[in-house]
Amino acid sequence: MPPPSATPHDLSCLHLRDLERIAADCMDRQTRDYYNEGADASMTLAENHTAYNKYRIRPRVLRDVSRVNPSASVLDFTASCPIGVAPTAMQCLAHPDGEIATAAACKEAGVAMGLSSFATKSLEDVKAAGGDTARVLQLYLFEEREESARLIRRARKAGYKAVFLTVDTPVLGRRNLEIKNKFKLPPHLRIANFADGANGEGKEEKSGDSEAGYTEGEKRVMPRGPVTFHSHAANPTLEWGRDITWLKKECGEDMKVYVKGVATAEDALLAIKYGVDGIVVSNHGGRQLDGALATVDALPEIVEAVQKKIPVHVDGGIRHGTDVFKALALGADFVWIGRPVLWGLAYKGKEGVDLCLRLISDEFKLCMALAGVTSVKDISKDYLVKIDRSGFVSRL
Ligand SMILES: Cc1cc2nc3c(=O)[nH]c(=O)nc-3n(C[C@H](O)[C@H](O)[C@H](O)COP(=O)(O)O)c2cc1C
Ligand SMILES: CCCCC(=O)C(=O)O
Repeated sequence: MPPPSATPHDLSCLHLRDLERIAADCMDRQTRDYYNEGADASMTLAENHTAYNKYRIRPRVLRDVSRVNPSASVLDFTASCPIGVAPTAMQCLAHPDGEIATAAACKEAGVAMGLSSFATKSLEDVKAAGGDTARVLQLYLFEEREESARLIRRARKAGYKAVFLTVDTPVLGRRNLEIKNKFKLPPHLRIANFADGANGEGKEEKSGDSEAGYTEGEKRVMPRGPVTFHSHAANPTLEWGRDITWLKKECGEDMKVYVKGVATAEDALLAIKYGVDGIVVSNHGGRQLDGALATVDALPEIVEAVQKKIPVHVDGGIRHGTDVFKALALGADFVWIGRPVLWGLAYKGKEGVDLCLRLISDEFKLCMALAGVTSVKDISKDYLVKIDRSGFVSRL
């Protein structure tokens, strides 16, 4: 691994905030608002970012950093860095190549990818484009269990190595701009893993029928395509014992089961109790419960409770290489980024995702070198301090 470079390649886009600004002009309003907004007043969305500011790095010096190794192991895969692409729905809204472009960029960069249940490309095609890096299928466990079972069987067959069961969505959060814009999936796009029997087993739904039993607030995010399962995402009946047991059985030996959306030590302990293989500390990018704790603030109690028994990942608001370093120093094993990849896609398709991944991974490598760390496993809380509102600095 050559020494990290401080010079990015695309001078119009030097960091992810540039990418956000540039991408905003590449999307129609409906798409931009759907991707970028948070729930309600977007307090948690904002705090996911700002919470990182209360940590500062304690760099160590005079340690040969001519060779820095940012690689990290995730789900039995050696990734080029401890940063993966979080599952985000409907990527073809950003670019016609959608999830295929994301997967191809991940493959080139050696970066792990999570695919949303609500992808606009089939999980088989994404696997073909992403190869070993396409490891995770994100799952919403539908009330209609056979629907989920079919998806799991396909993912196993295609070679996915884990399912991330999203657990922060018992009901859908209120996203006001979606309501205002009357968000819907344009007619030329499909939720690919369900539409038109893409799995050979799919079934048609009359628009409207699938909404029975949902409140107005839940129905509103439902793309009104001829076939859609969007509203099934919110399943209020899920519970630890019955559902995790069922899921583990369906996944068998081939696929690990992670729960995505854990935010407390209590639930982390329940995850261990029910035999879950890993946790993603997440609040859905601030799109579900507004007022929930920023993920980096929830992380320490979860790391403490888990005691390294299972991997702890985190996502939400990670926009800088230094954020990645801070999350790992606080005990996360791996981090995921959501929206920046969508911005990259909107900007230039695969090339934009290449750029996004390069920007944040280069920043992370640079941060490691400047902090005096040459291996990801050595990043620890010794490298961080916490700074409170009055400027008081404390060791962790
Ligand atoms: C537009 C959009 C769509 C998303 N779709 C899904 C999804 O289908 N399933 C899921 O579990 N999480 C979904 N998420 C949440 C992400 O997986 C991730 O938790 C979040 O984006 C991380 O925060 P960040 O965007 O600040 O990096 C979505 C997020 C966004 C922004
Ligand atoms: C339940 C909605 C599916 C997509 C998603 O998770 C999101 O928009 O955040």
